[in-house]
Amino acid sequence: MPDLFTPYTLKGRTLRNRIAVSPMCQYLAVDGVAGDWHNVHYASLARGGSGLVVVEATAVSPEGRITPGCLGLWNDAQAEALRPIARAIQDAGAVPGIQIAHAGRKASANRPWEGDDHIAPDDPRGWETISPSAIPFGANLPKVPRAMTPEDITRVRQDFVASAIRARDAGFGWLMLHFAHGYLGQSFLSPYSNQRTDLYGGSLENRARFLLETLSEVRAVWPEDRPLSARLGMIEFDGHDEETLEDAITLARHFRTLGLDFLDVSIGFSTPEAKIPWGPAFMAPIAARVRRESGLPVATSWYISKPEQANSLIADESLDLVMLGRPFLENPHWPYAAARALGRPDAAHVLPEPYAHWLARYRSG
Ligand SMILES: NC(=O)C1=CN(Cc2ccccc2)CCC1
Repeated sequence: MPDLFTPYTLKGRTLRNRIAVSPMCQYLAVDGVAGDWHNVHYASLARGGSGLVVVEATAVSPEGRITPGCLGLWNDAQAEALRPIARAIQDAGAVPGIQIAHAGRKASANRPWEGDDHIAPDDPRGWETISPSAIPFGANLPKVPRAMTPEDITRVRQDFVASAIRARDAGFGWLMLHFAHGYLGQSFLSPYSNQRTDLYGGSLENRARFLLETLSEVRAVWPEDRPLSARLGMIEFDGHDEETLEDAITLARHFRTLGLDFLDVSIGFSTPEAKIPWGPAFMAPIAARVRRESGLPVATSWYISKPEQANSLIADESLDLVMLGRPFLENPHWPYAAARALGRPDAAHVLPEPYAHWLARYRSG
């Protein structure tokens, strides 16, 4: 029976434990280029002892950023700035991951602590947004996007491939495609945002086309010995959950045949009308069902923060990895605290030796 500190091997990578740092936007890049904040942030997280650290949503093109402060991987300078971050994560003993993304109709927004809304139309910091159809998200993101042409679709798919190549060459060992949270990939899948009448809209197969084509083309350039994962919004909590979930599981099976190695189960956030049932590990039973029915190893996030809770989700094989976000902002050494809480022998050695040596015999308080 696995537990939170059982190593995990997938393709040519072994994670020292089942704990992953979920990608969390920092919104502090300049022209998409990582800086000192990102260098310290990611190295500190990796030194906390997790098995996998996934770098935040990194845009595949300028208009694919959520905010002007988002990281990018559309040019070589951005890739070079990420190289030492991948190395620092690896040197700390974690596998360096990165999430590549396009924000679609949720792009051109202010930082969450600066309004969390679309940049005003007359504000030069903003830009034209694109989406499968000219349908706005609504609420705080009311900007009407331009409906993508077939040429746009091809260009954005190629942008994902180019960013995957840059991530590969920068030394990342785990890639996550962002197909969740109402961003572009999700927007193709959801009828809320995709009302196209061409080959990219209508049936599930058509609405999934962009995701399937992008996955296939990224798979062709992403090394076979490095895990290729996707974060997929598989439920909307909009009153149509069973149908949405069944379609999403069908898609997950298709992802698997196209070579996806791992699935991170999340929420669609395609409509502001959603009623999210926030609660302890509320997505875990859904992820466990996806794991059973798709045959893919899975992770999920959302309100997983207690060591016993996280450990039991691994032990009962609901999940293969737990993805933690805010618990790591609260305590970058969460894995060490979890090892102690779970009574692990030698808990201190979850941390690097300069810390572990002195903590091994330390009884705080
Ligand atoms: N890049 C992402 O996937 C983001 C996800 N978020 C999680 C979230 C979504 C909705 C409500 C709360 C938190 C916050 C902003 C960035």
